[in-house]
Amino acid sequence: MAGPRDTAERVGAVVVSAPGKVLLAGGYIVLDRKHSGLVFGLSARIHVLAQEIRTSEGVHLSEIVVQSPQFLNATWRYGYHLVANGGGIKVTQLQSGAPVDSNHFVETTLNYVLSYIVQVDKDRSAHGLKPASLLILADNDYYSKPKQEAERPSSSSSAGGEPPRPRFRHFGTTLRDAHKTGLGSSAALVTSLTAALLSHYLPPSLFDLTTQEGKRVLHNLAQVAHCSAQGKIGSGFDVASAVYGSCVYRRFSPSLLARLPGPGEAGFAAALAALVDDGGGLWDCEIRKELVGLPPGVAIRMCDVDCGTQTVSMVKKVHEWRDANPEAVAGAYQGLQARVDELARVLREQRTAEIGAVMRPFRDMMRKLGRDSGVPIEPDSQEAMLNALEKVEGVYGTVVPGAGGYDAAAVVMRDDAETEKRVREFLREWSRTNEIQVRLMKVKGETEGVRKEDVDEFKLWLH
Ligand SMILES: Nc1ncnc2c1ncn2[C@@H]1O[C@H](COP(=O)(O)OP(=O)(O)OP(=O)(O)O)[C@@H](O)[C@H]1O
Ligand SMILES: C[C@@](O)(CCOP(=O)(O)O)CC(=O)O
Repeated sequence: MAGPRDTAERVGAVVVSAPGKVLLAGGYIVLDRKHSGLVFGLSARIHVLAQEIRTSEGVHLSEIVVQSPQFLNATWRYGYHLVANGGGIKVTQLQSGAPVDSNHFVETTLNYVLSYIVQVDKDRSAHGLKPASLLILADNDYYSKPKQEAERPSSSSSAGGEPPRPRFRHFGTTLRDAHKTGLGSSAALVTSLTAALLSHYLPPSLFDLTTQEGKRVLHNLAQVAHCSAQGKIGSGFDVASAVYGSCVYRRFSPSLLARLPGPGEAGFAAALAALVDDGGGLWDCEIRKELVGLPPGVAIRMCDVDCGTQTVSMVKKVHEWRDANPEAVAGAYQGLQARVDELARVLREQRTAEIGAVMRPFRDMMRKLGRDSGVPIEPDSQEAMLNALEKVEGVYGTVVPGAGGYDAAAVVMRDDAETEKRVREFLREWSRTNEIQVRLMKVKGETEGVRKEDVDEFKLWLH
């Protein structure tokens, strides 16, 4: 009798997961290659299960189906074809039945990754791509829970007869209406989808996720696809941490992507493969894992504030200010960089008692950057909350991570149940008196990047 592992092998199943991120320090400056940022991977991961679609004998299907079963209306079907003049593989969303929102990040990733696959695997391009099914499963912390469920126990702490919350819960909304918590869903998704497609379609001799070379190819390809989907606005720290986990990150030169034709344009597939495989050493990003550490017994935790923030327009405004004030910017950015380096040093050298003394002035500098550029990087409401939160016993330091704004806060705190309880109580009281919703998420800072998962754990989802 075939066991689950045999079944998995028969359908060519593979599961890959990639972590979310928190840019603890280095927002804005990390967009400039002169500077770097301190980014931690998170324990919340996005998993992608890739498997073959088996068709009845004689039935020919050219379809890739991507599903995100935690959301309503989230099945995307794509046809695909090889474009003339080396334009690579182009996918087209197929509509059958009720119209489905498009998924720009998924569609763009398919165009880039499938084009790369047929370019590097000559055997594959001769035989074409077999139909495949891809399932996206995101850990629950990526999205806010509907309000009435906010206090329900999770499966590990279920009590009093309540049904436990499933590992991958249904959010009861479409993806468009879901409330993201700012953990970097698109970068984790693009990275795990890219890794799952490469692992599913390519033989280990051409792609092996467990090797340094495999990670390098994945990183370059996921960066290109994510940048394209995002409109080339990010530094790429989120994709870097999705692949490599926690690191000090210096970005690649933006000019790297300037000459790459778009999907479907003449010469796209060859240019993409050359850029990703990078024989010429063009990728000048730096990913320094050895500079990151955490003292034992210290955790990085995230608070979700039920409020939206527009990162893109914030970056635009800071850049307008930067362009108009080059001297002031150089000084401010150098000051911020010194604090980023110091924070990384204090954490990796396990100098727990000094964490607060480094994070406080970093917050002050970010607030000043916000005031000078007219951007709410640490708005008054966040300032008041973080000042009070820092007084809770066991909290070492706080910060509005990444671009800042209203929607998230990071807490460096003692990693024990008593501190967690005090912080939760503080946030509950703060929410009540300030008429907002702030909660401590389960997610923690973690060092590990992309990884293959045991398919057996996902056998519920196998065809
Ligand atoms: N679970 C999912 N299933 C399918 N697509 C997803 C999922 N999560 C994210 N995406 C894709 O990523 C897009 C969100 O990307 P966007 O750049 O707006 O967010 P982000 O900045 O990465 O997220 P965050 O706010 O978590 O940092 C969605 O529109 C969708 O295309
Ligand atoms: C402002 C910026 O430096 C950080 C944005 O971080 P986040 O998406 O707010 O976590 C942009 C970037 O580096 O891509």
